[in-house]
Parts: sequence; C-alpha cells; structure tokens
Amino acid sequence: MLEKINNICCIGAGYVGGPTMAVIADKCPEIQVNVVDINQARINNWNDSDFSNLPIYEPGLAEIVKNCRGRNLHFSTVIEENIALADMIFISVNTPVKKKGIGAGQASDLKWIEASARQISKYAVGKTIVVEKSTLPVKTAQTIKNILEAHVLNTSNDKKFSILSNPEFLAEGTAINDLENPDRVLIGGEDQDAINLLIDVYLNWVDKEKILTTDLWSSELSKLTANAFLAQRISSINSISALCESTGADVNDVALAIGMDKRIGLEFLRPGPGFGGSCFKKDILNLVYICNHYGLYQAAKYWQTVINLNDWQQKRISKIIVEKLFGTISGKKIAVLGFAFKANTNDTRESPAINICRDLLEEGSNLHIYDPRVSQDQIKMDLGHSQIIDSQNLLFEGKWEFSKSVELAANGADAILVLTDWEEFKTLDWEKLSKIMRSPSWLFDTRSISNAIEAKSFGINIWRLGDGALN
Ligand SMILES: NC(=O)c1ccc[n+]([C@@H]2O[C@H](COP(=O)([O-])OP(=O)(O)OC[C@H]3O[C@@H](n4cnc5c(N)ncnc54)[C@H](O)[C@@H]3O)[C@@H](O)[C@H]2O)c1
Ligand SMILES: O=c1ccn([C@@H]2O[C@H](COP(=O)(O)OP(=O)(O)O[C@H]3O[C@H](CO)[C@@H](O)[C@H](O)[C@H]3O)[C@@H](O)[C@H]2O)c(=O)[nH]1
Repeated sequence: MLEKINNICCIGAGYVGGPTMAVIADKCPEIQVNVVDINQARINNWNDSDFSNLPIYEPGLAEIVKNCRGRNLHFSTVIEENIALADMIFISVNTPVKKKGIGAGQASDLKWIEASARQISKYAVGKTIVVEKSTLPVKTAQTIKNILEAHVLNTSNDKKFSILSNPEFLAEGTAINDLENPDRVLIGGEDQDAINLLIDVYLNWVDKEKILTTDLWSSELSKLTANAFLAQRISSINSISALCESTGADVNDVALAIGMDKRIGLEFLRPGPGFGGSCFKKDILNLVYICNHYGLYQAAKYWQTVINLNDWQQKRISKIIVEKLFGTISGKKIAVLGFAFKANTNDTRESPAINICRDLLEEGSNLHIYDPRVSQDQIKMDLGHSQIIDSQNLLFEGKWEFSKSVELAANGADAILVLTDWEEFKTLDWEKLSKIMRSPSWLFDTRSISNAIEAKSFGINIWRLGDGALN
C-alpha cells in the first residue's frame, strides 16, 4: 500500500490544471508535479522564460510558477512517461457541451475524459489513484472505472486503480486565492486509503475541518448543483433588475436589502449583463439533461429557466441601446468597454459581450472594443471578421475594431457601453470623455460600476442596469 504521494501527474494544462497544480507544487515541495497536455503551444507558453506569456492570466499565478517551475513543477507533452511515474493522476481536461449526436446541446462531451482514461489504463504502473478534477455528470466515475478495469482484465498485470472525485470550485480571476483558501475541499470515493492519501496532500495547507468526504455520486453532483445555485441567484437578481427599471426602484438597493438577511447573504447578487464563463451554462445544461434522463421533467424545466432568463437579459440590453439611440444604431460608433466574461481574466468563453456585440453588429453599429486583457485575435475568434455575414449570406454594415485605450474607443462615439467590471472603468475621466464623444452622448452601464452621476453632470445621458430612479 502507498504510504504517501510522491509523484502527481495532471492531464490537462488549462484554467484548472495549470493553477491547481501550481498551488499543489508550491504547498507540497516534496511532491513532483508533472502537468501534461496534447496542446504543444499551450505547454510552450507554460514554459516560456517570459512569465507574462503564461497561457492564463490569474493574479499571483506567475509568481508561483516562477518559484516552482523546474523544481517540482513541470509542464510537458510527454504523457505516457509521466502517467507511468505517477502515484496519483488528476484528470483536468475540458468537458464542453456535446455539439453532435445524442444529447447534443446539453450533455457533456466526455471524449477527452475517455481518451485520458484509456491513456491511464495503458501506461499506468502499479497502484494508481485517479482523481476526477474536471466537472462531470453524476456517475462518470463508473465509466472511468469500466475503462480502467477493462484494460487490467485484458493485460492481467499488476495495475490497480482507485477513483476519486475531487471537483474544483475555483473561480477565474481569483483562482490562486480560491485554491490557497478554499471554502471547502470535496473528496468523493469508496477507497478510504486513497481518500486519506488525497486528504494528506491538502492538509499541507487546508484545515482538516474544511475537507469534506462523501460517496462518489454526491461529490460529482455537488459540483453541478453548486454552479446551478450560483447561476440561479444571478438570474433571479437580473429578473428583478428589469422590474426595477419599470417601477423606479434601484436593484442595487434591493440586493443590499435582501442580502443583509443572513439567510439570503450578499454574495452573487450583483446584477449584470448575464453570467458568462465556461462553466455555468454548460453545467446547468448538463443538469437539465440528467434530470430529463431520469424522467424528472419539472426539475429539468426549472433549471432551464435559469439559462432562458440569462439569454433574455442579454437581448434586453441590446434592445434598450437601440431604442435609446433613437431606434437606430446603423453607422453609429459605440465604445465597448470590456470583453472578458468578468474582471481579472483574459477568458471570453460564453462572455455576455459576445452576444451583445453580435446583436449590435447586426443592427449595423460600428463597435470599438477595449479590454485591458483580451487580445484582438481572441475577439476576432469570438466575433468573426470585422464585417459579419448572417445565415442568409447577407452583408451587414456593422463592423468592429480593436481599441488600445478607453479614450481611443470613446473618441467620436455616440455611446459608451460598459460590459465587464474591470477596476479601471470605475474611475473614468468623464469630463474628458464628454468632450471627445459625439452629442447627444450616452453611457450604458450594465455593471453599475461607473460614476454615472459624474458622467451625467457633464451632459452625458445615462442608462444604468436596474436603476429605475436614475434612468
Ligand atoms: N475554468 C474554470 O474556472 C473551471 C473551474 C472549475 C472546474 N472546471 C472544470 O474543469 C475542467 C477543465 O476546465 P478548463 O477550463 O481547465 O479547460 P481548458 O480547456 O482550459 O483545459 C483543458 C486542457 O485539457 C487538454 N486535454 C484535453 N484532452 C487531453 C488529453 N487526452 N491529454 C492531454 N491533455 C488533454 C486540452 O488541450 C486543454 O489544454 C472542465 O471540466 C471544467 O468544467 C473549470
Ligand atoms: O453577483 C454576480 C456574480 C457573478 N456574476 C457573473 O457570473 C459569471 C461567473 O462568475 P464567477 O462565478 O465569479 O466566475 P467563474 O470563473 O465562472 O466561476 C464559477 O464557475 C467555476 C467553474 O465551474 C466554479 O468553479 C466557481 O465556483 C464558480 O463561481 C461572470 O460572468 C460574472 O460576471 C454576476 O453577474 N453577478
């Protein structure tokens, strides 16, 4: 029996695998941590001598990688060898929504999980603990077990596997802090020895009381449920933001008033352009799929409405902008501030900015997009080329350009549209901006972060999400 973990391999060097393994390496200097990926370019970036070129931007990440890389943290594409060396293997590969076939548009595509399990079954040596780090549909551990055990049966060698579920709850932008100070660490499994070995890894920096153990299925399902609950709060407050606009109430006051009730709490009540990111939508869709699979149609419908409300919120915002700008934005310049799905990340996956910008482009607007961390190439991938073509192959007049500063984006603009809650958008120089914009100028603030009162004092018209009193 293994006494302690000496060597960890992590399959997948993405937003989860990279930061999670960096923190494990930092907190457990006696463990060798090998992070492997099939994506050579990504691995090259993790190994770049210029730490500002790491593939992921997270506050604090570069410092940790600087400390540990080459010591006990290694990034490579050598998958077989590192699997063979490992006592414990984390699977941190992507699990997006299936695009084709049964369950398309809802179920998780598990082909990367299956490929990882097959590689592990082939190359692992001796007793290996396999840890599900990716977010997975409940019961996936059974599939992984079947794949691993089939290979053992075929080769009848000394391979032995234990499977644990250890979902990750980090949020992007605060990943390092979330990993270093987690609210809880959840471990699901049947093999108590394997569970204890994983607990020992976390005990290097996490208090014992924060480590929760459950059976496999409860652990897998807790991850989907946590995301569904968080997203549900956002859709709930966003529905109230619309009602506030219609009634003259202020959604931020309402959020504070209800959030101070300890039973409700203040977190995740910030209204906005809808939730984005790679997880919430896909995990809820997966929950809907699983509920339907078990014939729980009312439960499935309930969770689906969280997504429907989120889509509606984005559409609602584009419509308001068109209406306020005299019913047409064709040829009008709009400065879009923020493209990432939230502040402090360069990630644009499922960013509300994508749908809102697409809608505005369809209306013929001329968008000048500024984001402190998102690159022009990324925006190009998300929006397509500057002239977009619709499904009937008709050319729209709408086009977009990348701006290197707020001022360049706002110069001559009819409107400024704040979509991401970046710190720098809280302290914009409204006197200066009011002079370079075209009158009548507008500020559309979907995050309630800018100093709208000051902007108003310089003659800018204001629409702030959920603020029925100000609008
Ligand atoms: N992004 C987040 O904030 C977050 C937080 C918690 C949980 N999760 C979950 O963690 C999982 C990973 O998410 P992510 O955002 O890190 O994804 P990601 O796309 O950033 O990274 C996944 C990586 O896995 C690699 N990969 C895929 N198949 C492979 C294989 N067979 N061998 C080696 N490498 C392989 C890909 O090349 C990619 O680099 C998902 O299930 C996600 O739902 C994500
Ligand atoms: O009050 C709020 C809080 C968040 N958001 C938006 O919701 C989205 C998601 O934000 P957040 O949850 O902070 O970021 P993620 O990185 O997507 O993290 C979520 O998804 C991860 C992947 O599963 C989980 O690990 C995390 O626990 C979970 O918070 C973003 O668009 C935010 O702008 C709001 O609109 N209002």
